[in-house]
Amino acid sequence: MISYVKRCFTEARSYIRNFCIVAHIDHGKSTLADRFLELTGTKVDKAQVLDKLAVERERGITVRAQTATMNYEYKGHQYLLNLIDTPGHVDFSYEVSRSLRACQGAILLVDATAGIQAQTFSTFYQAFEANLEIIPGVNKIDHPSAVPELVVEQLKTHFDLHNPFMVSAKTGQGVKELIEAVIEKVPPPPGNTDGRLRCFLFDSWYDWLNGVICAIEIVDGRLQKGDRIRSINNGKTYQVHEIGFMRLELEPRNSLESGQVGYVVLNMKETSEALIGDTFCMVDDKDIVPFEGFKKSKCMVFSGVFPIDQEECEDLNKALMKYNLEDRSLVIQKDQSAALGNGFRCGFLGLLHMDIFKERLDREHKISVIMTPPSVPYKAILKDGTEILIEKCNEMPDKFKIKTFLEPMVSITIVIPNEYLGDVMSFCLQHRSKQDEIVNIDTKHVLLRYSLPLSEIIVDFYDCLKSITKGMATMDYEHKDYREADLGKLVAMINSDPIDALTFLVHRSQAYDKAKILVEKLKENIPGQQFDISIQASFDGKVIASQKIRPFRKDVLAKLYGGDQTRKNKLLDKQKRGKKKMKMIGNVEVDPATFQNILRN
Ligand SMILES: Nc1nc2c(ncn2[C@@H]2O[C@H](COP(=O)(O)OP(=O)(O)OP(=O)(O)O)[C@@H](O)[C@H]2O)c(=O)[nH]1
Repeated sequence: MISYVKRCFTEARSYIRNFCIVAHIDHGKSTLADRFLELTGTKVDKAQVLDKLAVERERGITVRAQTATMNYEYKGHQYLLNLIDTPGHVDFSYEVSRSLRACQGAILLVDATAGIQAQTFSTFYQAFEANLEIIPGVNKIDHPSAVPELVVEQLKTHFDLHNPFMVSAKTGQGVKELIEAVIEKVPPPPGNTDGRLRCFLFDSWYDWLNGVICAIEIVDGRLQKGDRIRSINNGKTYQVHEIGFMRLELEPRNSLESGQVGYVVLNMKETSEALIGDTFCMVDDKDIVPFEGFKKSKCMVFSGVFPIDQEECEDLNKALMKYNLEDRSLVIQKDQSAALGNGFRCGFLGLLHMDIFKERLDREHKISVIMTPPSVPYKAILKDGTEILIEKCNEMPDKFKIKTFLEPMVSITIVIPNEYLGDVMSFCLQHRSKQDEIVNIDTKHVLLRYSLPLSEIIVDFYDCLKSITKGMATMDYEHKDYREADLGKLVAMINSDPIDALTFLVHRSQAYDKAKILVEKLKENIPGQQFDISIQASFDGKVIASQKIRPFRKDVLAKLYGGDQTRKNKLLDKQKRGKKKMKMIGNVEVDPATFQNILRN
């Protein structure tokens, strides 16, 4: 009996395929996923799906349209195809590697009008390192400017991938052949159906209706509704309230078994409990071996977030807490600044993560904030040998205690048309970079690889690169180790009083230029007062740039010739209210909006 059951389960697993689509941005990943959903009958009515997404968005639910289970009949057998969503960006690279762990195959999609781009390389290597069966696909072959033959050559030369599938995710051409290739080429998931339960958490999100939802793969054993399971990471036990497949809707079932991918709703209070990469086992199973490589993601970019109007601080707090429920990788701490008042210090996984945050905060929460320029986590080795992490340079130890600084490095990959090579190379040189590689992708495009400090790319590097290349450059980056750097503290001061919001750790070679720009901007933005104002910037305690603002008396009554006392009182009252918002720095009243102007550019 046991061997019969075992055979049935083993057979069931051989009809499962877990795969993902990886591609450079805009190369057609979502459109292809849509075609797969249509072809397999998972998505019946287009309008209905769009409606559903709109409603979901309104209710603030994270939309996870791309992780979906589909049924497909092929050569007389019903297959269960699990298309696993991968974030596809370096900021989420830890999450990507975890979600790739749930797949055995990947479709590498390349746009026939653009050819392979920076992110094609990084996603290829991620899939390759995860040991996935890689199926190449050339998309957009219907497009008038498609050059598929060129992409075929590029795939052969750079990735040793031959005979890619020619598809148009728009018209559906070649899509059936591609999905059947997934069945033919991707191996079924490994695992042991009658073994002890081991399930792997590869994604999670917050749904305002059901709370925390976990996307899981049952690697060994079987999990059913009502089971009590334990997280190996946090040791907490949970009851399975709901379990099922992720189609376009969540589709509850009684159980999931080895090889299957689906969702579970546990009694988790916060998304932070659902750690990607975690292993779950039955509650009383003591010596289960967890899946390896579990670690928390790290914040690589930090920024202070302050409400423009201090009265909105509580609203901002609420908005951030709500945001954090949906996005557990955002790290939030209360912060205070003499210049900007009460606010928060936020940690992000990277640049894209920070951009998404800014956009959503503005769009969904409608709170106007000042964000301080992004900074990176530096390290300092002290003279007594201890190593400390510096996430905020105001909290830096005394400079005499520091032996050396270390800064985080990245490796960037840039793909550009040949004609921009000279300009891009000199632009990169201005950013303390070292060229590691230069490769011709084909006769018209070149790939450049540089090592440089993360701090060099976090402000406007990509925007400048785009403008130098008239929008043609694509870029991707990968975090590397820390490297020793000659850094020091740059502090802007008004009448010798340091401004905490304008204090940065900078490289010695850039200190003079940055100091000069800073004092000039302060001069432009601070209104004259009735006394002399001295604006200075110091580096490592030595003043290296200064400006003066001449005295000036602002008389709010100047425009009133005699006349009505109530009108005069009104103006004086208004001035008083305005003054309340002002911050006193070095005896000078500064409106926080001034810092917004300075920090913005
Ligand atoms: N002509 C043509 N256009 C396509 C095809 N596939 C996708 N597109 C278009 O290309 C654009 C990007 O497609 P998406 O499917 O959003 O690309 P994506 O890779 O999911 O993009 P991101 O989610 O931003 O990474 C859209 O305007 C699509 O309509 C195709 O086969 N032919």
